[in-house]
Amino acid sequence: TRSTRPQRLLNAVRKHATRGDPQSVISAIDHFCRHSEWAMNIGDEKGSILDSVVSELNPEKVLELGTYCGYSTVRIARLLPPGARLITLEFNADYAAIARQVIAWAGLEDRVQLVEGASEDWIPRMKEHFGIETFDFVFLDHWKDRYLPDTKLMEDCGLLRKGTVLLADNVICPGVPDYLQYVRNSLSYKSCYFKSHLEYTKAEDGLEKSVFLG
Ligand SMILES: Cc1ccc(Cc2cc(O)c(O)c(C(=O)NC/C=C/[C@H]3O[C@@H](n4cnc5c(N)ncnc54)[C@H](O)[C@@H]3O)c2)cc1
Ligand SMILES: [Mg+2]
Repeated sequence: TRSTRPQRLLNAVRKHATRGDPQSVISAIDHFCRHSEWAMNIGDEKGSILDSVVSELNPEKVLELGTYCGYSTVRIARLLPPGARLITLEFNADYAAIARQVIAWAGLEDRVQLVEGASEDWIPRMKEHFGIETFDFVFLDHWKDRYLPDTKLMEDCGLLRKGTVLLADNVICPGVPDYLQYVRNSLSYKSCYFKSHLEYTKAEDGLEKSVFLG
């Protein structure tokens, strides 16, 4: 059977990246997406903004919604101090299998817990199943119609604390209007927009950074 795009992306990582070198994994995926096949990774331009938010925050407990092939998982985990933990949720078994191998190639499996399942099922179980009190940083990059319900679910489950930072990809393209309206108008968030471009294209896109005020 024909290979899938995620499998071809993984092959490019194995061919061009050095085991244990996260930056080479990131570069190999960006090269593959620019020169071979576009894929919906956050990419290098928005990825640099993600890097700066993570580096400034130095989070201990991180949640990522939507692993896909693990590109942003590697970008975030490579910046975390040892002992910090990143839980990433992915409900597509094929994507999860590829992401596990990308994360392992980068040598970051000790910091990352990839959980196969739906965000709506696992967010309510974070405390009892993973011993998580609250998250310091949440990266949203899954189906766009899930950003708002999952944010409200995280609030209701007490997973956000004063100062927790939410960073949302694709707030312009594909766009998440209901989520934007909520975080920009709610008194519980301080929100700001980082203008950028849709990965590997000239189309406008951006990231929304929202601090939970408790
Ligand atoms: C019009 C248009 C179309 C596409 C684009 C291009 C474009 C650019 C981008 O950066 C994008 O992030 C996207 C995009 O659609 N991303 C959706 C990403 C989903 C991944 O997350 C997984 N997942 C989805 N819901 C859940 C869930 N509840 N629990 C657990 N995992 C979930 C899926 O299994 C996938 O692994 C698209 C731009 C414009
Ligand atoms: Mg995205």
